[in-house]
Amino acid sequence: MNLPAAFRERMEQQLGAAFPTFLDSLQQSPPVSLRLNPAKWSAPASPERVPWAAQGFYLPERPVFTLDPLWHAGAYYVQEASSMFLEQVLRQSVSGDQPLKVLDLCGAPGGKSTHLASLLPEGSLLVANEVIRGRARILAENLTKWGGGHHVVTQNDPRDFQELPGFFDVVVIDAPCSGEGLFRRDADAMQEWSEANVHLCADRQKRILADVWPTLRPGGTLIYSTCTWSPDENEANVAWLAEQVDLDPVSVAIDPAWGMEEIPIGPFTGYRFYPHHTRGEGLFMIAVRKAGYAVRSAVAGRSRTSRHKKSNFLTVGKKEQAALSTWLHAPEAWTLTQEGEQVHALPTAHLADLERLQEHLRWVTGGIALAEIKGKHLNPMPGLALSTHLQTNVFPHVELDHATALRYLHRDEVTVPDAPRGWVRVTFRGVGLGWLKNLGNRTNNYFPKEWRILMSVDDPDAFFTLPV
Ligand SMILES: C[S@@+](CC[C@H](N)C(=O)[O-])C[C@H]1O[C@@H](n2cnc3c(N)ncnc32)[C@H](O)[C@@H]1O
Repeated sequence: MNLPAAFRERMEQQLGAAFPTFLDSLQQSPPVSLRLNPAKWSAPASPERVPWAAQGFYLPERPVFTLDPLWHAGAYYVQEASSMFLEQVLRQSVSGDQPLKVLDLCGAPGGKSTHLASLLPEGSLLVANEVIRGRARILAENLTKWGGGHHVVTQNDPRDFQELPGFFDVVVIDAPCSGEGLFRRDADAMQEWSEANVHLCADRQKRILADVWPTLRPGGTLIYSTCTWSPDENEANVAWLAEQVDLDPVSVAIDPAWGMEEIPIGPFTGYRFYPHHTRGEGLFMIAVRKAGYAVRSAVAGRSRTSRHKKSNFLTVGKKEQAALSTWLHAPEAWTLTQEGEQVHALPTAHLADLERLQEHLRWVTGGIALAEIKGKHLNPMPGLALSTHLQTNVFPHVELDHATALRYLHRDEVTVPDAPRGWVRVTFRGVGLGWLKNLGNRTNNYFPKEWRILMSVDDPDAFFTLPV
């Protein structure tokens, strides 16, 4: 591996005698890991667990995940193992099971957002943000497939969150960085590396931290991470933040066998992952607390619900409301709102918060994408087929075999001889994939064009799926 000279020099200094072992580890192929979606799949994905994440598993080799319908169904997320350390940091830095309002600021493609969606206490609200438009759409797709509904996807610059002072209990910043920790996986990250770029990244990270700081409530937790080893982007930024604002330390208990390194930064502790010590890629993560105390914002948000203020959300007509609410298994928990032809179900407990978010932020999607109103017809939207809140017995379903499921995901026409006419939910191993409409002599495939499989789905030897 042709490492940039300045990087090599710095790492040699940073690691001392361990440098040759580090170099060796960069020659090895990166471990393959995934995280199950416990709301959709419970059987272990392999005998080898990621020790710091309850749903994390290592696979012996990298399969073609695209050829597993369960991957499209959001039954799991392919995620680098070190990143799953978020679970320890979150669990150990927020106490109890009170609902939280959480911002995942740099969210795409959705590894941490989908993880947060699984980890947050019931009744929490997740705002998954991504500044780049195309990437925000991918984030929305991945959260839709994950199947929850207590989230909003926004596409905003970090400074836009200043309009929401003290709003969040937890802010996660998985910052754009020089990507040193990904060198063995991603040749481009190595090509693009330069000392100048490290400084550029460090400056940008400071800007992001400063811009987003006001939206964290006093007493709230900031989780900051990068996938780089450069101290300028990690410990130096934490030290810099501690000079600007009042921070309290948060410590995370780790098992020494996991192999991450504890880095003291004044009174704070960061956690660094090196590939020669942990089974994962390079990562830095730290939690700190905003000094001070404020009423938990989740509670404050609810008490701000005004009985006098008219909602900004357009609610659906009575007839549609009556029909559509039967599609969800706890309809009382959701408020159905309409924008154009589309109906979304938003968590009622967070309506006041969601109105504030809608006033100040650019929404990509929010809640459960439920239906489209086409004249007299109510057409279920793709998100509903993937939602864990769907009242499944409202629609007939057909279970597809592996080859047919892949053809469905390829957007080919599939035949379903025994299915009733009309909307049919297709499943693979019991997990929802999408809709088709059975017209009797043929079917229409309603899997979204932009999500379809582009590669050939004709080679059964390449098929992959999780064990039962
Ligand atoms: C490390 S990636 C996030 C990965 C994501 N958290 C996950 O776990 O899947 C950093 C993200 O920050 C976004 N980004 C780039 N510049 C940014 C900026 N100036 N402010 C905020 N986010 C930015 C990138 O588009 C990228 O999606």
